[in-house]
Amino acid sequence: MSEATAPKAVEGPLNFLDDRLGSTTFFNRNLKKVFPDHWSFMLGEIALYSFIILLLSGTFLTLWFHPSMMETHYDGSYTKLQGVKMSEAYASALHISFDVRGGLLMRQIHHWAAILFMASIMAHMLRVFFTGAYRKPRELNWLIGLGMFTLGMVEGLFGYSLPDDLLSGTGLRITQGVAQSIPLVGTYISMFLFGGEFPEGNYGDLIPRLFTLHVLLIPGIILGLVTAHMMIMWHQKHTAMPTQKQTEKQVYGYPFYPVFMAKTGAYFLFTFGVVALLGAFAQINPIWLFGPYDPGAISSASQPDFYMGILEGSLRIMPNWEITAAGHTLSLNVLIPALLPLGIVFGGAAIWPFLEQWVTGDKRHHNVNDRPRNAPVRTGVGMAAVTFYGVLWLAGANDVLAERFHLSLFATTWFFRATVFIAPVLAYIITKRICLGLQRKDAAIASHGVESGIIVMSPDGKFSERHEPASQEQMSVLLSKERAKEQAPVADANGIPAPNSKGPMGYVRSRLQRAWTFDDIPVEKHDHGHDGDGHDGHEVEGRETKQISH
Ligand code: HEM
Ligand code: HEM
Repeated sequence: MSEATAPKAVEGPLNFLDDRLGSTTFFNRNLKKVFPDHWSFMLGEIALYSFIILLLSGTFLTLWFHPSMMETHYDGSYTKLQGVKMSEAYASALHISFDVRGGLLMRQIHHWAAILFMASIMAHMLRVFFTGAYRKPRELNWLIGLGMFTLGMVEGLFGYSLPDDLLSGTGLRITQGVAQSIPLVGTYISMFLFGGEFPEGNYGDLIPRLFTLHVLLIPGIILGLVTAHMMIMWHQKHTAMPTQKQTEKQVYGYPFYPVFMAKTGAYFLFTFGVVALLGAFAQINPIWLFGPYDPGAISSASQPDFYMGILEGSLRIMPNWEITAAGHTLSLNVLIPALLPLGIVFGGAAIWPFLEQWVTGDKRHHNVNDRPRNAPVRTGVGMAAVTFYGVLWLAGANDVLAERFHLSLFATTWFFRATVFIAPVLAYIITKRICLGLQRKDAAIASHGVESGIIVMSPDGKFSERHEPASQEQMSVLLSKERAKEQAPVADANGIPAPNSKGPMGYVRSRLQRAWTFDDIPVEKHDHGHDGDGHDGHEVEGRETKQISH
């Protein structure tokens, strides 16, 4: 076992700090923090690193970007737009692209980092969901995560609105429509954000306001939340994937220093390298192609960044419903698509950990993750949500799809209107079946062993395949399903249901509870050989960490 001690080079500064702050205990404890070794824990790190890249590249952009709606005539080196009347904001974004050394690279790095940030957040969230890592005690981090996700979307929207080109204006036009459709407060929100009528009118404060929100307020809040997210994670420790050694009370993995520190440092550089390569070679948001925003121009096939696609899609397939009562118009055609899909996905995600706890009655602390197949209802619901999101996202490109596949635009709209309801249900059913199929396979391996590929002939001439017992590690992963069920407090030994199973809500709860465990296929140990769960019967008091050195 390796001891995590400070290297010679940092001993001096550490001693200096220790003399003043008494920090040795702090460093000793935290340098030894154990990190799990599963690849999927890297997804959160990609989010963290792309956020750092956003902060750095964004700061570079602020040096030249002019958040001003004052009109000017472009006179930079992009000849096609020379003499064109535009805002100073747009002219400065063009200046960054063509006349500042490394400017275009930085703009593209910033934009690619934003894409990677949102994509990694989504992948990270799915990892956390499908493994059940949000369960007690990590519900708080789940909620903080959702907050950062929402803010990331708004931050991106405001970011790509800043250059004030044709695409920016198209997005802002929609943003204003959505803001105004909100009952009671809509006109105020629109006024605070836009400062006046948009697009015709006095909305000169818009870009300066978006700028303040984009470079100061929102990144500040995200930074605060990321810090809280990391501190909570550090305090609670990571969850772990079920392995032979892993128990609910011990975490196995590599120590922070030196193994994880080296790995994560390299990982930051790797993430930065990928974003820099994308920024250098893959064009993104070529604002010079479209010219300044012109409300009269038809900007067909314009799409927002991918993380806003769900809103775009739901707007496109929504029927034209409006209610006018007492002199007020309620624009359901904008309000529903703006609020409902995100409400379903984010609201659903926010209550899910608590709903699951209520249904299953499982209030235990969970440090070992579930394999997705072992929680078929959760995995099914997750896939239904992913499908719902994906269909709306695709609907945001219905014009492009219609053009590429030579279909009528109306046909694509109707197709998505039907699919958004049908596909999630199908996704749930298919996913649940696949999970149960995989459980059956696990149960077969656990009781009969693994196919060895060796065919044996019996004395009476019959051929059969010999099955070898599964390895200890594999058996332990398979049996993690049954281990997870231990102590599940659904009903007491006499079958008396848990206290909140009475009344109408109790009825709903017990039906949901039955659905949760329905069809469950027990995985039993095979009859010949070791038990394979790797537990020697020693329980470790408290939640200690354990390091394994290699
Ligand atoms: C989560 C964090 C952030 C996200 C998702 C984000 C996203 C974006 C996006 C998508 C753009 C449009 C880029 C383009 O023109 O193609 C943008 C522009 C910009 N961002 Fe950010 N950004 C973030 C943080 C920051 C920070 C912290 C700063 C400054 C300290 C910043 C400063 C800027 C500036 C000045 C522009 C306008 C420059 C231009 O578009 O050429 N951003 N941002
Ligand atoms: C700015 C965005 C985010 C950053 C930088 C971030 C970063 C991280 C990191 C580095 C970890 C530890 C490693 C890992 O488990 O991958 C983590 C854990 C966690 N994150 Fe995030 N995250 C973000 C967004 C989210 C979102 C959107 C959610 C869920 C809605 C979420 C929920 C969690 C939970 C529950 C854990 C603990 C998981 C465990 O211990 O297995 N995070 N986060």
